[in-house]
Amino acid sequence: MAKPQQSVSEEQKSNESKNEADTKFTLHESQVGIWKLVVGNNVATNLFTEAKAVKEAVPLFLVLVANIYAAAPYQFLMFTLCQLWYGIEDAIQMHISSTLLHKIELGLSTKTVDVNGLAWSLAARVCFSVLAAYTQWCSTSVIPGLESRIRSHLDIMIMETKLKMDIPTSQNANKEQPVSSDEAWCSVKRISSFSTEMFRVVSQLALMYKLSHTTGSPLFALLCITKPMVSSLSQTSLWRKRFVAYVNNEPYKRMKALEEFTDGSFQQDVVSYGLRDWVISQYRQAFYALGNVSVANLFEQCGQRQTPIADIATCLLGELPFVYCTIQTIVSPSRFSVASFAILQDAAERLRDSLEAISSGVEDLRSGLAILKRLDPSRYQNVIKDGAMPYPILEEKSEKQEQKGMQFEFRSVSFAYPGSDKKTNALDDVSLNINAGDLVVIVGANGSGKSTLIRILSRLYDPSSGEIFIDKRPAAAYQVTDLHRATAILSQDSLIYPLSLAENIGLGHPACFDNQAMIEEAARDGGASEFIGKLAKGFETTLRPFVECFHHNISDNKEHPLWKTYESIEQTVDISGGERQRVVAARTFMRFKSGLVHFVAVDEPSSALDADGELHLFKGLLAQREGKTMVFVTHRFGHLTKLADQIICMKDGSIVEAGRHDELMSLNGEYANLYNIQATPFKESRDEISRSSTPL
Ligand SMILES: Nc1ncnc2c1ncn2[C@@H]1O[C@H](COP(=O)(O)OP(=O)(O)OP(=O)(O)O)[C@@H](O)[C@H]1O
Repeated sequence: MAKPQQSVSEEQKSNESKNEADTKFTLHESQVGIWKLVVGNNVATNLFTEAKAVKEAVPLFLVLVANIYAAAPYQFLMFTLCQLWYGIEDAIQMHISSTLLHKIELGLSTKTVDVNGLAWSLAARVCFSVLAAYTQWCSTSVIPGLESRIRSHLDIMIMETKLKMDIPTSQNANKEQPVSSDEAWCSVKRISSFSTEMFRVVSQLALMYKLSHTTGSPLFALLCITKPMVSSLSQTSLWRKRFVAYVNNEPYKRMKALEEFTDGSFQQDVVSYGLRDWVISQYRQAFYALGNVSVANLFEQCGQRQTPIADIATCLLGELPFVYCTIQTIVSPSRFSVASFAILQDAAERLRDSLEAISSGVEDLRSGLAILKRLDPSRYQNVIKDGAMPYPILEEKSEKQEQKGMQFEFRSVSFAYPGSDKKTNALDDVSLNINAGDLVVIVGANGSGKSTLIRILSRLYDPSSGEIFIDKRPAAAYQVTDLHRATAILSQDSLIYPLSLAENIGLGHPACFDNQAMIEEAARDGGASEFIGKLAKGFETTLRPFVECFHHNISDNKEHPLWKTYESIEQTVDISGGERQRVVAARTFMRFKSGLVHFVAVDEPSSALDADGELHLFKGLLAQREGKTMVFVTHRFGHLTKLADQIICMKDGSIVEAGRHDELMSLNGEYANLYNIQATPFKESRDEISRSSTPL
């Protein structure tokens, strides 16, 4: 069955935005060596839109700056002062040098030395060098501290945003994920270095204008900046473009695939299947098929100009100041200063660097501003609808109702996973009733929608269409956090947190996460206490501790004491799959201790448990039935299915049969078929099984 229909207005909206995007952007495809390059020109981009983007980002930037200042005021002030200094450093240095050179030039031409003036100029230059070195030191010593404070601050902000997300929002691959603290810090650096470069260009231009008077006219300064201007604007760098590039050369892709046979992971197959000669001959074939197509770096290939004309022209522009200088020397030799000429040449070179940095920094600035916008937590709205009603409703909380558990009603519920491109729904037109306090078992083949149904019952996802009622009220009317608090999920994914085993169990009931007595009792109920008792650190064992260490120059000597130190840091503890499931089960028993649980969803938590462990778990769970509705997903037919008030049998996302065990067996349909496949081997003799057509 097809996915639920999008509403007309939604479809129209998405078509409109598509058309808008089509008219706004044009794509140019080209082949560069092994690369397919698709460059997107944003034709609608102009100074106005750029200015608008900057204006929109200003409040966010100011909030970020205020946060950074609050997190590290001293370091932030130092950082800002250093950036300002970098903006004017070159101009001041050249001004001081120019003054000194002028005095030397004057002394040489007039043969009278201004000793005092020279000494002052020299002292100024030395002082400036000391100041520059000191600022450099301040900057390098302040940045790591500032960076770590800002990162921690941003990490907390980002963690809050991420941990607030519901499952569809965090899983939906098409949705934008919040930035990392690395990206955020990078955007701060990009924006600040762009501003510094702008400041630097202004100060250099001011200096050049001032110096140009000593070379006759501002024309000389203009000639000096012609080359850097033209050269930075005529760069064909790919960095400034928006593009997607991918390798589409089949022989090259084949070569890369074959190279993977040498990394060791396939060595067993290489040896046992005798693949060596085949891999080498196939690699040769692919290499010949590749021919002369360039495999060089995309940026290198794109940076290469087709003809040398542009390079020669810019080079000639660099000669213009010399032409001017020669003419000036001939026409009026007294007005010309060689010192200014040298300084202006130097200033022009530096200006070229700054202009290039600015032109490539425009894209950096854009992406920095975009990252700033992504830092805004209000961009990440949860998909699951949150209601205002508390659960359970206190006024109606009669003792009787409280003891019975959650009641569910589904009316024509369909569901497709966000971003899924499957042609069929994971749940399709499901209608069901689960009475408060019932024990329900869901059975069905792989992929039939059992876990999905559990997830929708637990409000981890909202249905794509249809209605759900909990205790006779629309599910969406309740506060989601209340419903989650009233639900205990024990799933097939035995996730162990990178924390101690005690915390792994205690977090079932976060308010009492460190209550050792409760934790030990929950561990006993979950069947985990015996194996935890055998671990050296017991409940304090951490299975996946955070370890970051490396060694250098010791790997060739395993007897070296440093090697032993390294090995002791790297030590990890692991437990079996069944033991993991016991820890996760213990977490669920801990959850029951909150006294708030009214619905228990159990999704095949015993696949790795031995028979005794499974029996202990199910008995323990059933002992907690009072006041709770329990829904089990299982592939094993046994006591549970016989005890169940209702068995839901699913196929291809739909409920095909529902009822008690005897009722479903008498139907002789899907349930009876699944049951018989498991029960037959216990009933038939050895000869009957070998003759039977039932798969083993
Ligand atoms: N996160 C997901 N994203 C996209 N599709 C999914 C996702 N999880 C499950 N599906 C698809 O939804 C359908 C139902 O899956 P579900 O996990 O509910 O089946 P199941 O009956 O629990 O299977 P099993 O017995 O193997 O655990 C399947 O077709 C599956 O491929």
